[in-house]
Amino acid sequence: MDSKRLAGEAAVNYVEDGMLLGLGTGSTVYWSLQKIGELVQSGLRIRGAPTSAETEKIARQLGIPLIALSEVSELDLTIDGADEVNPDFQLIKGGGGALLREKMAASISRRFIVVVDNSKYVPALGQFPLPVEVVPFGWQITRRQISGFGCEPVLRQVHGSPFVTDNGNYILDCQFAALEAPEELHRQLNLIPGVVENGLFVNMADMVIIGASDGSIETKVNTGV
Ligand SMILES: O=C(CO)[C@H](O)[C@H](O)COP(=O)(O)O
Repeated sequence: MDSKRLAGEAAVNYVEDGMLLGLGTGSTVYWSLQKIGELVQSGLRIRGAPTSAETEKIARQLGIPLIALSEVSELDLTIDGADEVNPDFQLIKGGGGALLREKMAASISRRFIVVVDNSKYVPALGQFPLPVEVVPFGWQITRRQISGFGCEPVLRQVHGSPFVTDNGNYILDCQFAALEAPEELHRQLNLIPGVVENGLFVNMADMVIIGASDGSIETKVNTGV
């Protein structure tokens, strides 16, 4: 049983007719998109705001009606994946490099549902290197300043060249020895000139749906948001 598929499809149970949806990015949300596409073909009327060029392409192929995120002031529901989730509903995101638009979508969503396989539900964040989106100009300065927080930022590369986000920026992947205070780190990182956004999502997720390879699904509801 594909645990990502289980979680991705289960989140679509929360989609209702007429909704404005934030469409996350990645291989788990891929399954949500497939399901939403099927429902649209059967008459569901929704519009989706994609969080990446990749998601936009998939959604178009599936015939999902789209609206640009920039044209939306509020979303009814955003479904998105994550790289790590802890029991306090804090997330690391950005493994696919779409963290800025994903965070913008989540920030204007009345409900934010996170879909993951059970390998990503961890007692403490930080095994996965934290992605930080930075402006290309002077990225070396930004890297040096980030390293002051106790990590060794690595410039994400594809085929020997810097990975460039949909926003024209670079990603620094930051492996922390211990990521103990996500909320404080999130705030401090975003104060560094050159940092556009970081992949810590704090106080944002309303629900986490966790799929497992034995076919089980666990749903955790955040009552503290
Ligand atoms: O944050 C993300 C992209 O920026 C993704 O949601 C995250 O990387 C999880 O991806 P996947 O579902 O493919 O494991």
